[in-house]
Amino acid sequence: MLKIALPNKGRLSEEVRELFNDAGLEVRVRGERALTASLGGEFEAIFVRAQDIPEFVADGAADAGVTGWDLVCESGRELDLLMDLEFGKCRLVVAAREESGIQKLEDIQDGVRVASSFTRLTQEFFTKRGQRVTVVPVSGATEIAPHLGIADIIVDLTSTGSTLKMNGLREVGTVVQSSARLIARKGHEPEAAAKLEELRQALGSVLAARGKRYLMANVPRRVLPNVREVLPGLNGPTVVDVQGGDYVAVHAVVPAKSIYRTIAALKTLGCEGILVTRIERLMP
Ligand SMILES: Nc1ncnc2c1ncn2[C@@H]1O[C@H](COP(=O)(O)OP(=O)(O)OP(=O)(O)O)[C@@H](O)[C@H]1O
Ligand SMILES: O=P(O)(O)OC[C@H]1O[C@H](OP(=O)(O)OP(=O)(O)O)[C@H](O)[C@@H]1O
Ligand SMILES: [Mg+2]
Repeated sequence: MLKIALPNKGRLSEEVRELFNDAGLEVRVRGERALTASLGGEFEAIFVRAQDIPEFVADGAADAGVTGWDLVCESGRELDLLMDLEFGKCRLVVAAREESGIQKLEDIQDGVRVASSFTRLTQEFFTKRGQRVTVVPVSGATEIAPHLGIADIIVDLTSTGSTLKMNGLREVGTVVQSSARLIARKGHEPEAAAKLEELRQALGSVLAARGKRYLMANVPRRVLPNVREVLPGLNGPTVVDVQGGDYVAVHAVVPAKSIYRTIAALKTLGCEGILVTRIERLMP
């Protein structure tokens, strides 16, 4: 049984569970506060803090895990990156008070105090830039630090930017771009590595399917060349002869975000019976 460490709460936990459920690895939790769950068959989930996941995976307490890339970088542990899960997108940024006069990273003087819960990444970032700063460790609510006078600037996560704005802070540089990742310990035995590859493919097929739709339409035979241009599909659309008729049935996998435009273009060409469905999994 392979142990997969998943975030027990916070920003990533719900989307991780949804992804595993969609991949058929249903997270069957026994009660609200369960610490483990069966993932059906060969995997067992252990629920821990997102922050602890890189350590647990690197130390072998779990075989693989899902957590933020920012936390993986902060841990400094060597791990195999199996997949970018494309949610939990955020950036670890340097921010200063609006009225501080710090507009860009170059404006940061030696001796400046930087509050962050990402102490390692912060130190490394400024050291690499040749700027001597003092890192002030905090464990949360970093944005308040400049107002309390315990630091001059901060390094913290942002996605929409509204927390920075609300606290009168201006972003002046990026330390790390992050999103949720599937990680594993380095050097798994071949059997475990093969199972993890199956896991990676199962999750990947769900992610690939999310941005796509399956489209079917009845197409007048004479406009087929035009329809081929509208529907490039995965390997071009599948065209099924409707016997004896002037129409053919066309099936194609199309990008979800342009589906409205696709439908409009097909209608303009005289297509009928247009049907669009979600795809559960896609393995190109
Ligand atoms: N604003 C955000 N937008 C998108 N993703 C985010 C955002 N904030 C955090 N994340 C991602 O979610 C991960 C976990 O953050 P979360 O807030 O759930 O936990 P935490 O605050 O570190 O932990 P705890 O609440 O246990 O102290 C982060 O490491 C990051 O990858
Ligand atoms: O750019 P924004 O969209 O405003 O997001 C940024 C905020 O999100 C995270 O906190 P979170 O909401 O996870 O709360 P926490 O401080 O309890 O971790 C992060 O620490 C920022 O405070
Ligand atoms: Mg948080």
